[in-house]
Amino acid sequence: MVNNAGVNNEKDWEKTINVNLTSVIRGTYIGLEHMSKKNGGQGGVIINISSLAGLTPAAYQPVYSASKHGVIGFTRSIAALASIGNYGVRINTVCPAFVDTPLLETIEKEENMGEFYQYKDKLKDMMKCYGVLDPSLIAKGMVSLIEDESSNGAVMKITTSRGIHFEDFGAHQTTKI
Ligand SMILES: NC(=O)C1=CN([C@@H]2O[C@H](COP(=O)(O)OP(=O)(O)OC[C@H]3O[C@@H](n4cnc5c(N)ncnc54)[C@H](O)[C@@H]3O)[C@@H](O)[C@H]2O)C=CC1
Ligand SMILES: CCCCCC(=O)/C=C/[C@H]1[C@H](O)CC(=O)[C@@H]1CCCCCCC(=O)O
Repeated sequence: MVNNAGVNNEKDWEKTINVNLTSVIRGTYIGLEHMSKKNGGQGGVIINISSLAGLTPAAYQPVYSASKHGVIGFTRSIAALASIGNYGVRINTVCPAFVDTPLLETIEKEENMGEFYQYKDKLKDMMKCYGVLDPSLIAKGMVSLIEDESSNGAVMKITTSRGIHFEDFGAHQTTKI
């Protein structure tokens, strides 16, 4: 199961929280209800789509960034629970940098950016500087997460400079009992 739907809307920021975070939480709980071996399910993999903006401050997209930080915190937490509870379900996060999809067009719209519309050129400059990923690389990262049976609570990052790699949380990698 992939919880992928997302919006970039700083003007209607409550919608951004609802779609990007609340729906991911709801989707994950519904998925676990059906997939968890504790409920008679067959197990499986859930991938929640965050963003590099979920790991870094995003000055011109504060609520988008907050929603994506939330996705990472929720996913890592519920992944720890799934492991402790032997659900047989692995739950991971993918954090792409800029990807060539229609979402990027929202950066140029006042109806999406609200008061941060004035900074649209700075965001466009960042895209020029960091580059824009082809969606196929995100698909490749997701397939590898599905196939790697050891991955649970992983936070995959995908950038033009480093390709597919993982965030290392060091001492905070797992829940301590
Ligand atoms: N394009 C980018 O640069 C990046 C995108 N992401 C994330 O990737 C995910 C996919 O986005 P993209 O394909 O880039 O954008 P997109 O705008 O092309 O696709 C977003 C999808 O979400 C769906 N959606 C939005 N609101 C919905 C709702 N209320 N109910 C059901 N579906 C809804 C849309 O119909 C659309 O199919 C999102 O979570 C986004 O935040 C993460 C990092 C970078
Ligand atoms: C329409 C929203 C798309 C958001 C895509 C995204 O994740 C952008 C994140 C940037 C945010 O606006 C502020 C940042 O610093 C984020 C990172 C930009 C990419 C860094 C790539 C670094 C590298 O290639 O090593």
